[in-house]
Amino acid sequence: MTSPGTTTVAGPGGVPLDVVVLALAMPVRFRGITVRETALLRGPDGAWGEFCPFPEYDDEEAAPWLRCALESALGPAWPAPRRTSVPVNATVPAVGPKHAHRIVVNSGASTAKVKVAEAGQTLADDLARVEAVRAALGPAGRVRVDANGRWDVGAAVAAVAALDRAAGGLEYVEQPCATVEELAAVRRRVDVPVAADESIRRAADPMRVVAAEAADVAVVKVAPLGGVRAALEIAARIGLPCVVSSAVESSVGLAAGLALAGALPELPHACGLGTTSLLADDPVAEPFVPVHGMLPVPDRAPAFVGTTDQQASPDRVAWWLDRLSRVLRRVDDVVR
Ligand SMILES: O=C(O)CCC(=O)C1=CC=C[C@@H](O)[C@@H]1C(=O)O
Ligand SMILES: [Mg+2]
Repeated sequence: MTSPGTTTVAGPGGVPLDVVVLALAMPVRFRGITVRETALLRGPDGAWGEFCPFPEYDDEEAAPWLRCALESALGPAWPAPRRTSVPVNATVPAVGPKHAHRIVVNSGASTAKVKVAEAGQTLADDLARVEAVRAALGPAGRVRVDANGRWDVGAAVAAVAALDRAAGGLEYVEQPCATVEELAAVRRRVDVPVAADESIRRAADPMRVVAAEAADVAVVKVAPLGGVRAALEIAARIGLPCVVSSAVESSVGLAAGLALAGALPELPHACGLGTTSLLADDPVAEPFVPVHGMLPVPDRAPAFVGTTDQQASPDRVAWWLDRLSRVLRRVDDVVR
């Protein structure tokens, strides 16, 4: 199998960037998608970065994702890590209980994050999935759930109580409702800690979560927060315990998340970075597959070594190159 073709574009200050656009199959539907499209960028020194804002995001929202990719491909080097490896959670999509059980057992992790409130499913589906995950982890494991903002306050309060019982105790509930005000209202009414995800990564001002006392835990994702250095600064300003989670990148992009997890002063929770298992095929020689629930902290991204069957179709390559050139014009403040 041959390697997919790259296109060279002018990056910040005219620096040449080689770009390859991939469409990576996902064996199980996750956040509504079964194909993960992504653009991998290689800088002149041979370092790689990943630019993969979800297709529906506009150019403004995509800009920090490009800053993250350029930091990885062009530098400056990521901050020195404080640890050599980080614990990760198993990520359980909105699948049936048997499948959920299998995912957790195969992961080797002692923490699992379970998707709940999926469109077209019921609370009974969530309860069965969470019970199966607890059975797979045993009593010492940790179970967290992520509703991606799909409940209103009343539904969240009722669902969290029921899920907490089914799980025999939840570590936290991630983004139970869509808005910061709703998160704060839920937090006042439940004993389970509340984590903010979309309210940080998709917010104009991530500090509103703090001002509104809306969360106990901050989910920090390196790409939407603009790279390792930018995310470290935001995490310090937020001042809450952080969970570093992925955006379903290939291992090229996961490396930046691992660098962030490695550099945070405190890391009290397992990270949501064990997501290469969500991809059928990860285009690097040694994907970040957790061993006993742990991943190493790398000092740079692994090189792309994919094959032509991972390449996106010509119309999607053209779409991504067009998006990249527009978003590059927004981030010309990035310098080598
Ligand atoms: O946190 C994890 O275990 C894996 C990453 C993950 O769940 C997500 C990545 C990207 C988009 C998502 O809908 C989802 C999330 O909401 O946290
Ligand atoms: Mg989330």
